[in-house]
Amino acid sequence: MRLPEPLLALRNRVLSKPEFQRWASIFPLTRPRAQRRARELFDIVAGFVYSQILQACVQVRLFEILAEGTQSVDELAPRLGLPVEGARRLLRAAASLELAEARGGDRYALGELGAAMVGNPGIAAMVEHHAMAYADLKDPVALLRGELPQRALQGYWAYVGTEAPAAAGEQAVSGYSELMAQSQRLIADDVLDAYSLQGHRCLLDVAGGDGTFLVTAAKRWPHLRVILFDLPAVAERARARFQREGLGDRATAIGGDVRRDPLPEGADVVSLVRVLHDHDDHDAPNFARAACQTLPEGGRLLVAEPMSGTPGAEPIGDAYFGFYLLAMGSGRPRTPAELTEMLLGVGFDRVRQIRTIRPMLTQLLVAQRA
Ligand SMILES: C[S@@+](CC[C@H](N)C(=O)[O-])C[C@H]1O[C@@H](n2cnc3c(N)ncnc32)[C@H](O)[C@@H]1O
Repeated sequence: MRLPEPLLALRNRVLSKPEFQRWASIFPLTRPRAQRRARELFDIVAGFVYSQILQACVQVRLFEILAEGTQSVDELAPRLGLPVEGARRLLRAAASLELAEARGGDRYALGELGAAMVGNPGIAAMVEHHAMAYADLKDPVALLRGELPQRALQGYWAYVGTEAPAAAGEQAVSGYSELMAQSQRLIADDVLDAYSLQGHRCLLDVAGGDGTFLVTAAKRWPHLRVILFDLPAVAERARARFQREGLGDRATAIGGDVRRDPLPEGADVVSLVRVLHDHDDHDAPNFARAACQTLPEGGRLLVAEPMSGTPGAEPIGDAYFGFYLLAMGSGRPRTPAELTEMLLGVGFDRVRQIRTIRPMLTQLLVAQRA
């Protein structure tokens, strides 16, 4: 609930007084909330340090090693490639973040969050590539002022800031395509659980990466034909993937540039998964318009991506993706209302939001061609 302006000003005046802060952290009725808020603020202050501890855990393969069972610091240190004191410091830090768990007697096991990392290799891949993001975010004000012309992330996402993304070769696309494939596994099931393709004949995934989303869809619905469109070097990876998965004639991969080349025809449903948020306001509608133009009347478009203002996950859209995409040099997270307006503007008539089980990973809009 939004406070009226005078109340808001009063609240902030009171909260910013050191005497009130001290009183609130002692008085029994306000103490729990005051302590929680102080901890939340400290977590923001320390966030970078926590991330670097996770980065160290991933680099020394701590989670895979602890997945074998509880071990002592002396046993762990050589396996982690660290001196005993360094290993102990890392394990204590990891235990405080629930990545590891102290078992007594200088022994450690996997923590709950560490176990979740073992089950999702996509997160470790994300953490490793964050070294580039953090280098770009070193001077966030310069970034906001547009004063950092050279950014590591821009080089990593080879299609950003170029007029001819289709010229990118295998080497330029392999890093981001692998990262996307790893993290797509988390997302595809959430989207396909939320929207059944049982009633559709053919799904076209625009900017579909190495085909992970389409492979998941094709395995769920054996009657479904799938077509992937992406930059030529990425489509080539998808073609190899479809062959390895034995999808035969049911799956096709076509290379091209959405801004210059017509999309393949014949699909009655098109998906844009983690695509629109990559592009600035002048460019993102080109992707939605191309999808609309290739669909028959009544055809559907699925837009799946993390969105701005997601209840309970606000920092993921607006803080994480807001700044990540700024460093990358293109795009921004949008609210469902902003995306709906974009879709209505390019020729869709009905747009509805469908709940996914983990809205922090992806939300879903389904639009119908007018
Ligand atoms: C963030 S990735 C998402 C990939 C996939 N949809 C997923 O969620 O895993 C964006 C994709 O857009 C593709 N792409 C970017 N610009 C494009 C363009 N102009 N034409 C075709 N594909 C493009 C990239 O090659 C990349 O595979």
